[in-house]
Amino acid sequence: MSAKNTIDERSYEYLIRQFETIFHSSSDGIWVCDGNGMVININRASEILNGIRAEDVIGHNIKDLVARKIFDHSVTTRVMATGLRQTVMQFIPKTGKYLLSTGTPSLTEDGRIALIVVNERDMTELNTLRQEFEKSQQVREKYRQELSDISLLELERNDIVAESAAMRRILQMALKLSHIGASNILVLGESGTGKGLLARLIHKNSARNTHPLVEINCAALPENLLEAELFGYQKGAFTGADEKGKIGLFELAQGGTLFLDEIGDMPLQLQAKLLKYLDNKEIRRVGGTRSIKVDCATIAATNKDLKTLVAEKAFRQDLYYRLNSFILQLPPLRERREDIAGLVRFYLSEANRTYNCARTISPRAMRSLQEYRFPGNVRELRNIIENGVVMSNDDQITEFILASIDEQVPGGLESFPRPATTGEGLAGKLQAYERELLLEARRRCRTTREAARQLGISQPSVVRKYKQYKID
Ligand SMILES: Nc1ncnc2c1ncn2[C@@H]1O[C@H](COP(=O)(O)OP(=O)(O)OP(=O)(O)O)[C@@H](O)[C@H]1O
Repeated sequence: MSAKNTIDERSYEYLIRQFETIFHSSSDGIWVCDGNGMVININRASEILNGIRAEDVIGHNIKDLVARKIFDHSVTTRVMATGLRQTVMQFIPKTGKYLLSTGTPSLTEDGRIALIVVNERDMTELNTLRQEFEKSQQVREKYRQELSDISLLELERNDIVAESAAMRRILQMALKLSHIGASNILVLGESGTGKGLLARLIHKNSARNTHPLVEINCAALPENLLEAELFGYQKGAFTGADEKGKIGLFELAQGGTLFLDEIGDMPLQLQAKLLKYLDNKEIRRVGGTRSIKVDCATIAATNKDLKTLVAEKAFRQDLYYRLNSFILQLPPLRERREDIAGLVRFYLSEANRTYNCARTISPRAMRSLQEYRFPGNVRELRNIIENGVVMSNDDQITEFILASIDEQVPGGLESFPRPATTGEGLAGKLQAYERELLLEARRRCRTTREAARQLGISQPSVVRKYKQYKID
């Protein structure tokens, strides 16, 4: 053997090795077929993408593989039919993947197809994203139609996040009440659910918005001071009173809206005065003898159960009936978890802007927040995010969030607050409690094994129960 031959063989072997390395290291799938569609070779990525082994397809015609339903249709047959480069989207039933396949012909000098090289790119993730995007577009469109009178822009302008159907329904009702000029609205909901925010939205969208919105917290002042604040007083009405007397909040709200927060804490005697105002639209200042006509809308709010207060004689029944003609009931955040992600994004970007930071949150922390009970509702969420931005030292506020959620549940699972359920009887309540415990375990533990250890049940039971309660 001559020296030249040895070099040629070596470089040939070297070239083959180079080709094989490139061929198999590609993360795209590659098929090589002859001009009749006979498979000559496929690379490793293609084996994975299609869920097949090379030896099962090499030497077979592509048409047989379509008949065997390995893919729904073939780009190779299109190239054979047209003699031109073709691109198709394929679905692979075995792996559930979507592949973008491009077939390129290699032609002989006389124009016949010698080889067809097919390149397959995995588009599954992109496809899923597209489907999710389309789905969310549909939901958005549905809401848009449903809420023809709620402008999304209006919500954004008011810094209100409402992605859940429940919240959007409430906002729709609130705006309707604004537009019809309802003069007497009751807003119910746990602390921090947004009762004040809703009151401001109602006022802003009503015909009264050129007049003031006056707010008072009925739980914040002792009875006599509250009375003087609300109704005002004549000069010399009581010791220490201002010499000139003082105009009350009712009069200040003339033409506008008076927001009576924590109405459930209003003392009984003042409830009687409020009822009188609602009946004849007149007030009398403390120490005054003359009635003053006042025209303002009232929005009362409370986190208390007024019916129970009525039963306990702590709230006047006639006032309760007078107030409850238009009720807006804000659900707690844990019952509209679809709002959590939007609220987190909203308050994260607000805090980043305020504190000139660029903090982010990991999907894990977001998931934990979505499963957390939020006893303090949106106010608590806002505080957690804002503190996270201020207190974290790195770009991610994940650790801070996980730690602060943990702190809210001292003593761990044992002391986890019992859920307020409306489930039927004991069985329903037990199930709701079990679900809460599982959600908590899911949030705290990285694996189902760890959750099983924590809950004291087997790992298959954890998996079964997650499935049963639809815990992702
Ligand atoms: N849907 C929402 N979108 C954006 N922010 C919200 C939303 N709901 C509430 N918030 C914010 O949460 C915080 C608490 O809301 P708000 O004071 O209105 O609650 P509340 O029910 O009146 O509470 P409380 O009963 O303690 O007075 C506020 O900072 C408010 O802006």
